Amino acid sequence: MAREQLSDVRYGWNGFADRQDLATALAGEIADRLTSAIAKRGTALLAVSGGTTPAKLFAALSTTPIDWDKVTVTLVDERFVPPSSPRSNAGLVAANLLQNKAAAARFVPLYHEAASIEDAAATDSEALKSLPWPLDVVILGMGGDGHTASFFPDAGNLEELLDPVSQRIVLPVHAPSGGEPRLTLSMARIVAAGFIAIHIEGEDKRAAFNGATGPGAKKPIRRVLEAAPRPIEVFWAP
Ligand SMILES: O=C1O[C@H](COP(=O)(O)O)[C@@H](O)[C@H](O)[C@H]1O
Repeated sequence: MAREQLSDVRYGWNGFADRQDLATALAGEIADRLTSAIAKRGTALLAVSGGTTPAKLFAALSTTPIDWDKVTVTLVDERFVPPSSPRSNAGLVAANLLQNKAAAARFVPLYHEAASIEDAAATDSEALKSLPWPLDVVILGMGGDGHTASFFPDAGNLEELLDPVSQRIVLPVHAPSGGEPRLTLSMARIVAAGFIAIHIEGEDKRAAFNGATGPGAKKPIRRVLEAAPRPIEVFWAP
């Protein structure tokens, strides 16, 4: 593990020889953080991303001994699709993370039926106020375009999503590159987490991360790295 510093963006770089090693190590790190949160406050709050990357991590985490009945799991972001859709992040979490030992966790989804994505986001923002904030752990992914969560570069309300003092918990996203309308945690909630990891795999993602965080770049992932009060840990494998 080597620490890199690029321009004014600080992060830790944790490189692994293969994806299974990464999944095992990151699951261990998450378990330590959740266990320590439970020891301190009797409960723990974890937010995870969806997409194609986290299935192995979820499988490793699901068999890790943690007091899962004291853990609340929610999503960093979600497509406006029901859990039965293959594009549902809640569906991915149910099938891969909320299994084995982790079946005892409480899951709070972002999607529910609503007249509009704006209504769904407003209802979520109210409903999620009762969660034990701040997040203890948040696992972010990153797209090749430098988006993380649903902070797409072409989102009409990108500045609202990235407002570091936003009081909103969940916001709606309309972005042509994102496909369906989305629901996302605000950046303010994400960067307040006790531990933030970015989980990316493949040479293309490493190149995209370097491009998106390089000098002069202002991609959403860089905005998150800049806003975080402590360095984010990047977990990468080829
Ligand atoms: O759209 C999304 O994409 C990112 C990255 O997904 P991946 O398939 O490239 O791993 C993901 O972090 C996010 O949760 C998801 O909604």
